Amino acid sequence: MAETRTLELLPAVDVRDGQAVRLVHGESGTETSYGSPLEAALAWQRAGAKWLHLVDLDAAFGTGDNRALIAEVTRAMDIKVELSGGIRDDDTLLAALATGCTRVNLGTAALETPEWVAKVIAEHGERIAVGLDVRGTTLRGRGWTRDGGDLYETLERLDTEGCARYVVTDIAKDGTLQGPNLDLLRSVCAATDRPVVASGGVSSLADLRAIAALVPDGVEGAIVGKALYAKAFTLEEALETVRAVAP
Ligand SMILES: O=C(O)c1ccccc1N[C@@H]1O[C@H](COP(=O)(O)O)[C@@H](O)[C@H]1O
Repeated sequence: MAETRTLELLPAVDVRDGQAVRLVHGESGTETSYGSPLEAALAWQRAGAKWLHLVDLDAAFGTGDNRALIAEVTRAMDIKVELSGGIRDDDTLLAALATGCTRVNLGTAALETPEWVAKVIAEHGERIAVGLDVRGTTLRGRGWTRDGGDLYETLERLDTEGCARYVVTDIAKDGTLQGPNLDLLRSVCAATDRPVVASGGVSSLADLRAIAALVPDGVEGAIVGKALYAKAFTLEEALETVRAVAP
């Protein structure tokens, strides 16, 4: 009998200056604050999340870091945690992995220091994912402020190096509640046999159904941010929705 796979949902907690925030298009200065990151993370856990997507935005932007707070939140979780933002060298990687997170997401490093990324993929396997943050088909790094090469060339390189999975964000959609870029997800899934986590634009339960329909193509999960904070739906409703449409 064919295996039933339910889309994983990863509620997001993005941290800037000690606060849980949401940005629009990932642009610094567009923050809406939602209070304590620990309270937000615990609320998603209580609602039934199996994963937390936790981002240190200051580290991603190069405006400092929230390392101690991020470690505190990660350690307080009983669920799996995906950590990202500012993980670009041995020190930041080892500190991130030492929090006990399930995996980390590398963004800028995959664009600027490919040899180091190949090395850590070989060393840490499933604990390393790469965040492919794109405008069109151009990757963006350093807080999404700088171009970092072509999506598909980079994907081919990372596949060859054994990258376990990709977190694909359409920057044009992120924080906008305009719906995910399903064409981009289909196109990335067609270009790699690795699992893909979708990020950016989820606005409704219908969007989650549409992403869940891509599970057979290789989409493994979806990050949900603004829609949860804006109360477009509850996490309980989202989890029930993806369970109901499991292919
Ligand atoms: O998640 C965001 O809104 C975001 C906005 C601007 C920059 C990065 C953002 N998030 C995640 O941070 C990592 C990249 O960090 P780095 O380049 O490795 O330092 C990546 O997972 C982004 O999706």
